[in-house]
Amino acid sequence: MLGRGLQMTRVICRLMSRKLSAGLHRNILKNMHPSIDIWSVRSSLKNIRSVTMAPWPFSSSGPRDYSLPNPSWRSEMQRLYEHYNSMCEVETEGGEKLKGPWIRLASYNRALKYAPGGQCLSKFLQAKARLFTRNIEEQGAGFEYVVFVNKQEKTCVCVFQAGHLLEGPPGLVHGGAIATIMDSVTGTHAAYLSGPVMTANLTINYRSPIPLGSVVLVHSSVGEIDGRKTLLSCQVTSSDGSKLHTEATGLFISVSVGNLLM
Ligand SMILES: CCCCCCCCCCCCCCCC(=O)SCCNC(=O)CCNC(=O)[C@H](O)C(C)(C)COP(=O)(O)OP(=O)(O)OC[C@H]1O[C@@H](n2cnc3c(N)ncnc32)[C@H](O)[C@@H]1OP(=O)(O)O
Repeated sequence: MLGRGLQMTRVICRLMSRKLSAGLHRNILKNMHPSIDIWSVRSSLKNIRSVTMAPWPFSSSGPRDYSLPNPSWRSEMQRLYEHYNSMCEVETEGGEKLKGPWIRLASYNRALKYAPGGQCLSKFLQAKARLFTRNIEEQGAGFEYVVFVNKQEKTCVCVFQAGHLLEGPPGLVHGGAIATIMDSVTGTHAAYLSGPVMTANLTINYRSPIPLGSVVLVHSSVGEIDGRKTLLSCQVTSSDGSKLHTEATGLFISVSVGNLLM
């Protein structure tokens, strides 16, 4: 039994560190998962510093991609979504890439489930866990957002609509909710650029309040990438860019896959 557990550990580590087809993951994991020793999986994963995978490892084949339009989106949110989406890369049937340079990042309420090799892990690693920003079921009540990255300029923009459950001062968005969306956008951008990362530092200046229910833009751009350190700057502006609401810098440190699963 112990031998089989160790064997499983090695299999999962290999799956997490390579890009394999989802079908293969499912077959291997379905057949072997009763013998998984999660502690040995964790300790083995801790040693994997870099993961070879596509820049964004998530396909749009999950049950619900939360970054797609829903009826709660205001017309301004929809308009900005369509604006960036119209500049997104599309692949023709012949494999030719047209338009660009933007890419919309799919977003799920449990990223681990859709990461390569993560489907089985997500069932027994805190199975009830959900992404903080995607755990409010009522559409429009919490964080409604979609993230686009620009491959050429290495910038990122998020269209964000702040729902009524994010109130801080009356009628205004809570500072913690603003920090959350900035951390999420810069964290997603850093992960896109550098693979698995953790936020080491997020320094925020709140310049003008954000009215609850409004649609704003969260911009992220690269300050510096130096070894394990990815430094990004971030601004939240009104949807027409004329008003600065919040600005921040974020330092993200590349970590092993095991750190992310602890
Ligand atoms: C492919 C990917 C898929 C991803 C799919 C994601 C999909 C879904 C997206 C959702 C996006 C949500 C994004 C939320 C992101 C969080 O909220 S992360 C949670 C909050 N953050 C934490 O809990 C982190 C807690 N801290 C730690 O774990 C550790 O301190 C860290 C950050 C990992 C660093 O520890 P360490 O690995 O031991 O590194 P360490 O050797 O101490 O430092 C390395 C270097 O960084 C510097 N450093 C470290 N900390 C600091 C600091 N605070 N200030 C300045 N410098 C620092 C050190 O000085 C050192 O510099 P050098 O000497 O090399 O020049």
